[in-house]
Amino acid sequence: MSVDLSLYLVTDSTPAILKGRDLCSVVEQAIQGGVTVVQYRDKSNDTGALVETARKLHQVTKKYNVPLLINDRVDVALAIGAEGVHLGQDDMKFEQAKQLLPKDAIIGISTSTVEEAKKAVADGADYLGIGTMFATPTKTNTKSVIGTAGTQIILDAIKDSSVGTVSIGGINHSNVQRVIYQSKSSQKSLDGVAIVSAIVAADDPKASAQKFAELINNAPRFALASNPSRANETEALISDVPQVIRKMVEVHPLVHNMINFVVSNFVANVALSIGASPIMSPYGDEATDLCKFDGALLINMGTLTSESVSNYLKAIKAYNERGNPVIYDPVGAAATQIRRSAVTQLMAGGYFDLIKGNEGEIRQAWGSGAVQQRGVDSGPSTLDGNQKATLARDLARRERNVVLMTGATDYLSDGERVIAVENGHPFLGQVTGTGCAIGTISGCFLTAHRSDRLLAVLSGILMYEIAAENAASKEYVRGPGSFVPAFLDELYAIRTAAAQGDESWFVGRAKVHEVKLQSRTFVQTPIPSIRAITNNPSICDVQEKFRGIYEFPKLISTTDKMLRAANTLNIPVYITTQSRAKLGPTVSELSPQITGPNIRADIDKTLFSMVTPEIEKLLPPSLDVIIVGIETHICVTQTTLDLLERGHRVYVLVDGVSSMNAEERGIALARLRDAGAIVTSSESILFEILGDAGHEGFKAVSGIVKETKESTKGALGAFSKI
Ligand SMILES: Nc1ncnc2c1ncn2[C@@H]1O[C@H](COP(=O)(O)OP(=O)(O)OP(=O)(O)O)[C@@H](O)[C@H]1O
Ligand SMILES: Cc1ncsc1CCO
Repeated sequence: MSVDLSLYLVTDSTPAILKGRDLCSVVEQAIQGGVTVVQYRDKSNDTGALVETARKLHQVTKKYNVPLLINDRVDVALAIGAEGVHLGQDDMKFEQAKQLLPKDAIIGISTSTVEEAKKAVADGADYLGIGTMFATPTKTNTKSVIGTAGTQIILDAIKDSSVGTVSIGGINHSNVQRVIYQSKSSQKSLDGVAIVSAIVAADDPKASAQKFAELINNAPRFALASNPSRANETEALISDVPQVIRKMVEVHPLVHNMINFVVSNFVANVALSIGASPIMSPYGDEATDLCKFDGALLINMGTLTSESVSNYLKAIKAYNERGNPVIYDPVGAAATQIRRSAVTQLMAGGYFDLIKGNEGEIRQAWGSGAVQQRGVDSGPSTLDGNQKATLARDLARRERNVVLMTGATDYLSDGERVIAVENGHPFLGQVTGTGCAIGTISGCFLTAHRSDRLLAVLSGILMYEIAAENAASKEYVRGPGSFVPAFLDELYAIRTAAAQGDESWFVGRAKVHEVKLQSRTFVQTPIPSIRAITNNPSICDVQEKFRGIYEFPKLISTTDKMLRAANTLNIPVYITTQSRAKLGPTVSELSPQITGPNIRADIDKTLFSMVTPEIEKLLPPSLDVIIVGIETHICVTQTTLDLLERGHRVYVLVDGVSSMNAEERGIALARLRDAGAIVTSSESILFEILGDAGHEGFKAVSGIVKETKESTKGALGAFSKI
């Protein structure tokens, strides 16, 4: 049965979402607003009540000729004659459901990996619910968040099938167009989006659905025009550059810079020299006014602070909504865990017309095969020219935007064309901010010339790098110090010439060529997920005096299990106690597990963080650290933040941390997740460490897991609702 999946409503009967309203009336309003299919999802176990609500809902959906699907419960679907079911990976198997349901029943399957998608297609599913698109605060047990990049890979893997596809997870009015736009693979697009709270919890579900319908039926304002490569692409581009520069000077664009404080002044002067109007504003809320001037926004995360990301996201949203250019310069992206996490959050949080960075930064934006950066510099290159060009092209293709990788040769791509620029001067590499200024300049050119964004950015780079060559050739320029003022003068000279229609400065100067690449990709991006753990549980202050802590025995059982597994796998363990004399030693239940050769430290401290000077000395660089212990919002929080700050990856176990007041846990865990920690469960992490059933420790660890099955269940029951 073919079904219009375009606006797929998933119901939610939880009081916080439904807010006392009648589900049937909310669904009816949503259908009136444009919902095309409804899935009744209700996790309560009371079959009688489920059947009754489903029957009422069916009366509503039938009135509008909209199919009703039942989540998980084939029996309920059968009982009321619903049009179909939606099955998760842990629900009834497809074949069984197929046997039980009428022939033309619709069956949809949740998938989050290529394997699951391919299997569902082979089984004969009518549609796939692909997700999770974005993490949502209410869902802590979501399977891996795959984003638009992961969705694109799944769509690509099933491109030969006519199976329907809907994306699910955290989709709302402000991201829906981008989800559809950026998930599109070369040959398959999403057929729809599944929406839960953005409709069910809306004050006016009909208006919300109407707005979704309108957004879904229109391309986002920032959609990139297609400009396929011409036979004489390089010459064609070069011949257009002078008039694009002239246009930029005439437009006198405003460029809103959320930029690092190191380069702010230099970059503002560069923008003024080329004839643009810069404003530096790190305050996200200001963007709602500033974006009305229809200039560009630059996000340069060079001096990131704990408030930066939320400010950036506000500004990106404002500019995206108007379709004004947004440029992302992920400065130092690969230097620390906090920056890596910011890259993930920002790329999931908005659309960038241009991502520009040096090699290390662009590799981090790509996500796989990223290398550690020592600071904001790229460090020694590990890619040859072809690999750089391929990476720029593939990132642009995946994000459906333009990518510029700077260096002695710059590579610029819009996913179809790849242009290498050899202009510039080594002095540029000796002055801080010369890369950052390219972000600002690109913003000016993207504002002035929207129809071919690659040409716009190319025009900016050529103006900039030829000015650098001119400046460096002055006899009074002896090094980076005297270079800077000469460079500003030369930018100004080109701007003056361009305004007068004088192109003589440009004739024969562009050192540009098109790079022709095979269709082979840089590295197949894995669907984002955390990499295998190499190391190191930390046991934070599990002491006698804390016995009054919320669900203390359950915390002990998780800690015990993790310690046993760590002993078996010979994983180093760090233990601390807080003011031992006052609060007592680590509890006696754990004594058998805290004497093995893998115990690296067992120290007493007064600092709330476990990262005391003694422990810090023992920690190798780039650890994967797993944390269990007490109290979530104090010592666990401070330890996690300290470790993240030092570039370690941190896993906090939901079923292994607690506080005196249960409510503190949720607040602390949400904060730690925001800060870049991975919040997960003990069982999940243990299997991630193993990675493979062929792992030599598999038998022993799965034995421990089996033995502790009941206590794991108990701990999850108490702790998983955060
Ligand atoms: N050796 C070089 N020869 C020619 N041009 C260069 C050279 N090194 C850098 N450039 C130019 O300098 C500009 C900045 O590039 P770079 O890769 O140094 O940026 P960056 O590392 O982001 O800089 P920053 O963070 O200091 O702003 C680019 O236009 C690039 O082409
Ligand atoms: C040196 C430095 N540190 C943070 S940003 C910056 C400028 C180069 O981007």
